[in-house]
Amino acid sequence: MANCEKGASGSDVAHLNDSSSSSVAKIQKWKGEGRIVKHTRIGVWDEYVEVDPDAGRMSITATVVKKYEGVLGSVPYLVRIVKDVLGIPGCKLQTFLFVGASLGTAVVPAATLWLEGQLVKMIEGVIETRTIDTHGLLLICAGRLACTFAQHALTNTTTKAENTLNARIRRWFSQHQFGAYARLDVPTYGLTDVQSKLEASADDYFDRTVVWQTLKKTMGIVSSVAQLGGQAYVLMNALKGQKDGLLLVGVTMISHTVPLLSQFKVFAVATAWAVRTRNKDYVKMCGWKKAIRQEKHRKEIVAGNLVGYATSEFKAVTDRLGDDNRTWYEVSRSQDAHINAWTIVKDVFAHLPQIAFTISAFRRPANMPESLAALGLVQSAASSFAWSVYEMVSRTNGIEEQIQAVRNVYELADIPNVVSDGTVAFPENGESIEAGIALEFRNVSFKYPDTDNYALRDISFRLLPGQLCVIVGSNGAGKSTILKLIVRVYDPEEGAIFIGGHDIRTLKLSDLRRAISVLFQDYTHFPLSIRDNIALGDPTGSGDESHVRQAARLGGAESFIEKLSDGFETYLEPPAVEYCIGPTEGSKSLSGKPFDVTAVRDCAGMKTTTKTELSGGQMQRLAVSRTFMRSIVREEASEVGLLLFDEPSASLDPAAEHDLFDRLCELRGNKTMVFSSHRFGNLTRHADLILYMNESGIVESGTHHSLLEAEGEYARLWKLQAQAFI
Ligand SMILES: Nc1ncnc2c1ncn2[C@@H]1O[C@H](COP(=O)(O)OP(=O)(O)OP(=O)(O)O)[C@@H](O)[C@H]1O
Repeated sequence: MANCEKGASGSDVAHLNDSSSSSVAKIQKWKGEGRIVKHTRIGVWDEYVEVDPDAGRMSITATVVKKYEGVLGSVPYLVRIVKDVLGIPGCKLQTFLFVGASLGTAVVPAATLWLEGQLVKMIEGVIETRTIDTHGLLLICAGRLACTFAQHALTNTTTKAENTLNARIRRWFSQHQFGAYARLDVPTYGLTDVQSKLEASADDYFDRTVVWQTLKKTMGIVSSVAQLGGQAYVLMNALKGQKDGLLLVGVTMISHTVPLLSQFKVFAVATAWAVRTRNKDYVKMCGWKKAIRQEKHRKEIVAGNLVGYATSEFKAVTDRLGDDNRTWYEVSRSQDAHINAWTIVKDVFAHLPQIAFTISAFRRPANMPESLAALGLVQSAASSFAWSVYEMVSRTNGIEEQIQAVRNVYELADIPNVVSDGTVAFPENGESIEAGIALEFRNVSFKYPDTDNYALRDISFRLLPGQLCVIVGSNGAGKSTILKLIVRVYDPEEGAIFIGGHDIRTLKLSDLRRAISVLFQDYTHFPLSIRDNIALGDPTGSGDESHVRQAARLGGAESFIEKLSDGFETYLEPPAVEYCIGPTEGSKSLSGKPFDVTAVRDCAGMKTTTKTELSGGQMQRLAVSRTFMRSIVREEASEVGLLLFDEPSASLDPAAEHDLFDRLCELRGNKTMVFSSHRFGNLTRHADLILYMNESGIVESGTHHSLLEAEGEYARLWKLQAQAFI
């Protein structure tokens, strides 16, 4: 929407922050970069739809061609998918079975129709000759039975092949998708178009992969075409000789298919659209609804005595909203719910066959019995034919989006990362960096994506190999950002960072990150076991149990982990691998019958709560253990030359903090170390360089003594903290 607002002509722009609502739609237009976006206000909702510049000017054929141009452009992706699927072990035979059975299922209705045609001919013969061909009649009956059995057998084969194929494709696809997700860097992952690609390529509600859905949809279209072709051919042949037969067929088909097809906007070309609401009450109402449902807020709602306040706030906003409390879905549905002339035309179509039949019968009363038999055939055929047309159009209708989803699957693997890889190996010529790496920031400035303010402004400092640097300063001063730039989570906007004399943008990313061990402040605990979380610190040595234990010991986590019921195998937040079904837990009966989900859960050994909670300090000890795993535990840890710690002791008690610093200083050997911290004293006293930061810049720098002598801000804050302990 940013483009629209940039290109907006002043007079057309509504007061966008206006939270007033109106049920009357206001239409406004934005003209920017040659695009026209229609803005409609409906209730509290603002709808923005890109207007198709060719709308109303193109013929139906041109519209359909345009609609399917995108589909044709995606055919190479479809071919690639088919090739990939055929390359998955065990998929060739299943694909053959699936395609064969699907086509077979498509042809059976035509065979059934042919038999019905034969029956009509037989009735005509009986009317003319007054004799019954018993043998022929038996054959037709046997044929009908065979068709029914074949239909069941083929559907069964399709379902079985489908299940096997889906499972095999999922295994291959999930690996492909995992790799595509994993390779994205932080700024790229945050881009909205990447996010929507990720969303579109995810499995559907029924766990079906995009690849499988696309193949199934494509096969569905092919089957529908085969089914339609077969039925049309048989019907035409059967009724060719009939007086007014073709007229009856045509009219009946139209009467059945038109009402069904009118449900689709068959010729509509997809356009971009967006909907949002800026109504403050509506947004607040949604916020409260979410807060009251999410478990993480329960503690504060209860302890903060917020129940009464939350309820009255919610009542106040919903009362103020009144009827504007409608979701976008409801609003858009009520827009479509008007009766139009088309509804009347559809009803007229429904009566066409009877009218045609009556006219035909009046014109040739002698042929009335034949026409009756033909009408029966046509009526039954028409409804199955109409259904086939409906299926084909509905499948074709979504194919554009489906193939786009397939493109996403492949394109995800090719999206270039914002942080580009370098080419220079590090360290060069296999030099040892165990004795630390030199680090330099040269006039570095940086803004986070989509923000206007500098998080870092003109930062310069130099560290020699093996030195200890402590960054101190107020909240939001930019301390963590410095560490993020060193490992290239983001790249600076201006200036450059050098490691071992190399601009870090020229170094191979994997080499750079291997040489650095970092513990971020916003440590995230992965939804894996505690053991696996610590092992993540050193992926190459993760198989070694003794290393994990040693890291936990050094991080001060071993003793509390061992007290947990599952020890190192504890999942703090287990991924959803337990399911149970029945009436809501706690209720003991359903429709008069006894049911008890709690008893079933007990027997299954399921816990009553799913989470294991740790204290903030314990979580921090796990985080530190992970870092120890990487930088300290391995004997060949010479790969790491720079240790970065962002507030590693914020949640630790003083004794634990003291232990941690001692252990770190002892174990780091000669490695270069950068700490970000709010605490003065213990660590800053040993630092070779202290950077005191405020508002995105370095205000003072030097050693503890030189800064105290300078009597600046660092000295003032140090004395303030020291006084607290006097
Ligand atoms: N992912 C982000 N997106 C946008 N802005 C961010 C992001 N992370 C941090 N910022 C902003 O950048 C500035 C510097 O943040 P940074 O986290 O580096 O501060 P800090 O000194 O580490 O603070 P603290 O002591 O509170 O941890 C702040 O204004 C912050 O709001």
